Amino acid sequence: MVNTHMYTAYSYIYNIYKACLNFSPDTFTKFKDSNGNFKKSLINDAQGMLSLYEAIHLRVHGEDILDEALVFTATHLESVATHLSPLLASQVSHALKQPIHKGLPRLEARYYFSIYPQDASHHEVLLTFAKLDFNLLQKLHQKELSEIARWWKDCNFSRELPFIRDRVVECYFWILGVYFEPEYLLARRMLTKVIAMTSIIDDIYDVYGTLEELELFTEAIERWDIGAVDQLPEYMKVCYRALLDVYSEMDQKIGEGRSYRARYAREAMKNQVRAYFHEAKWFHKKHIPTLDEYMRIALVTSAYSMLATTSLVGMGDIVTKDAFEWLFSDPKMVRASAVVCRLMDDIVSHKFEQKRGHVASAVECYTKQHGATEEEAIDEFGKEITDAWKDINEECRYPTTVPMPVVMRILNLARVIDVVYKDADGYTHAGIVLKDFVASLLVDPVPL
Ligand SMILES: CC(C)=CCC/C(C)=C/COP(=O)(O)OP(=O)(O)O
Repeated sequence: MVNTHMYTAYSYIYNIYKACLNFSPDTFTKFKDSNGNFKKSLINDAQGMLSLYEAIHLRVHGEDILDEALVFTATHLESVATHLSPLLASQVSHALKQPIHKGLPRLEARYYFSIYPQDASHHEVLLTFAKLDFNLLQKLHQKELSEIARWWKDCNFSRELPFIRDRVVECYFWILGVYFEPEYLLARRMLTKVIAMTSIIDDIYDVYGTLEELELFTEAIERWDIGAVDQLPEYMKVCYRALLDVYSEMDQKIGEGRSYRARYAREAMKNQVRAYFHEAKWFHKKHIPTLDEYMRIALVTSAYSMLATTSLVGMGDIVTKDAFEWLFSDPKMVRASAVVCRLMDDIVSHKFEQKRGHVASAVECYTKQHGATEEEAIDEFGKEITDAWKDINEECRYPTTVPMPVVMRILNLARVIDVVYKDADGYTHAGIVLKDFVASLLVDPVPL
């Protein structure tokens, strides 16, 4: 399929970029003048600056000159934007908001459909194939989503648990960001159900459950046995039964010799719920932890380690026990994607959550610990997020510790956060940003 080929080409370009950047960041010193500043003449080449700006997002630790080059290219692209052709100006403003590397390939492809035909050298047949491919795959995704939506409706969540965020479509969009390719159909279906259940459980711990009820639920999850359902209040029974069913379905669908995968996934969910309970206790005690204490738990409640683990369950034979063991060894890349998730989420959602009543977020922990302002906290977290992306990029370099398809899931999880939580909590307030993204991937075909 053309998009799949484009995607493969993208991975290829990615590694060429990395190979070039690995070559030596000193290569860039030739772009500096005798005072150590980037040469002013570079500003005249907006297209070149744009390419450099995009490539810089693949940088790793120690490439300090690329940090400077990012500031240089971003600042100058912004200042020249009004003097560029409408086509280049649109690409520049898009890139400044959403660099390709941190974006979702399918959303970027959708955007590029509006750009590519305006390029005089575009290839008409290739463009038509790409559009057909996009629309065909969209049809497949629509069918998958309708099956998942039926499951959600049959579970009766919105009636039985009226306090939850009713977001099954948004959950599917999230997981489409993790893998969009047709061959991941089974993996996508399982992971969507798991993220949707996690969203419900998060709402039970954050919004609705009393501490006593949460203790019962946490114990029931530890037992992971349908017999434990009797100890739960009615509304929790609905969630508990549905959760166990999702994992039983996993057992049935993953095929012979792979039952170990669902065991890792259950363990990851148990860790998740333990951490939710930890936060709930902090909230009820009105405890504001230090940032380190908070992050130890909040990186788990970000759910990114659990989702990374579960994302492998429905994948092919490229996934082995070693990949699961790696995920359970707290690897730098998974930690980094959880940092991106937790800090970006807390930056945009802490005001709303504190008003409603929520465990202290990273912002409250940092400001209390350091006597700092909210702006200072956000500034510090911005640096941590940048560092986390460098960790992620490092793990993407060949030779990777685990197979590239595994690495891609973790990279893609970080990308979803960049897209959905950049300016607001796009998941909770889905009508703001996510609505249009969902429409362009799942509702509107590309006009032919
Ligand atoms: C990554 C996952 C599991 C996505 C599913 C939906 C979810 C729980 C989003 C974060 O919500 P939140 O901002 O309320 O989370 P928290 O309460 O942890 O801050």
